[in-house]
Amino acid sequence: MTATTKDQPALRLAGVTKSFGPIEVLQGLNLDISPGERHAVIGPNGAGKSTLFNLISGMFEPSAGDISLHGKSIAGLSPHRINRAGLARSFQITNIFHRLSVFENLRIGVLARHGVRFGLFRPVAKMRMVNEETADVLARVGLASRRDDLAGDLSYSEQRALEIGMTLTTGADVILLDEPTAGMSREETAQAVELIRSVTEGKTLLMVEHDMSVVFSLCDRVSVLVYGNILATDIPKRISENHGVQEAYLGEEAA
Ligand SMILES: Nc1ncnc2c1ncn2[C@@H]1O[C@H](COP(=O)(O)OP(=O)(O)OP(=O)(O)O)[C@@H](O)[C@H]1O
Repeated sequence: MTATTKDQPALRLAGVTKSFGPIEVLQGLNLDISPGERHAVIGPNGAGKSTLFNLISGMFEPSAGDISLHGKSIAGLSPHRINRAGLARSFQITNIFHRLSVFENLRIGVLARHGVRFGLFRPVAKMRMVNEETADVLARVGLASRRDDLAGDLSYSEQRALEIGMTLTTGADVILLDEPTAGMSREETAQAVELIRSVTEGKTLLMVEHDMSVVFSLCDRVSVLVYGNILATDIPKRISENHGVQEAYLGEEAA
C-alpha cells in the first residue's frame, strides 16, 4: 500500500541534477522538506540557488532526478501546472503590475484561482467571494490602508509584501520566497520577518536568504548549497557552528 500524501514530505528533491551544456550546476541534490517546515537555502554567489528555484517552480526541467510535491512528481511540469498543484513562488525581481491598484493586483491571483475570466459579465456571487478573499489577503499582508493606491506608488518593502500576498492568493500551501528581505533596512527586515512568519503559519516555506539573522529567527532548518551540492542541512544553530560551512560560506560572508 502506498503512503497517503499526509505522510509525504511537502517537497522532495531526489537526485536533482541540472546541467547547462557541459557544466553541471546542480549535482544530484537530495532534500526532504516536511509539511509546515520553514527552510532556508543559503550559499555563496553562483552556488545554484536560483537554478534550484527555477527547477522547483517549473521554469527549467531537471537534467536528471525528480522533484515531488506531497508525493506527486512535478518535475518538468509547466509553472502554471505546478502552481495549480499547490506551489507558489515570489520573485527576487519585482513581479507586480505597477499601474494597477494594490487590490487589483491581489484580485488577479484570486480570480485566476477560481477560474474567473476577465469578461464583461461575471456572476455576482462569485465576484463577492473573490472580493472577500482579496480583502482577506490584503489585510493579512498589512496593506489594507493602501488598498486603492497604485502598486507602483508603494514603498519597496510594501511592494515585497504585495508580492508575498500574490503568492497567498493562489491558495498554495508550499511557498518559495527568493531573498524576501534583500535591500531592506533593519526595521523593514524585522517587519518582513513577522509578516512572513504570520502568513506562512501552517504552510511550508522554502526561501533563499542571505541574512543569517533572518534565517535564525524564521527557519526550522537550513541547507547550505555550495558549487551545486548541499554541504549540510541542519537547524540554524548547528549550521552556524559547522566548521565546513564556516569555511565554505559563512567565513566568506563575514570577511
Ligand atoms: N541559463 C543558464 N545557462 C548557463 N549557465 C547558467 C544558467 N543559469 C545559471 N547558470 C550558471 O549556473 C551557476 C549557478 O547560478 P545560479 O544563478 O543558480 O546561482 P545562485 O546561487 O542563485 O547565485 P546568486 O546568489 O548570485 O544569484 C552559475 O555558474 C551560473 O553562471
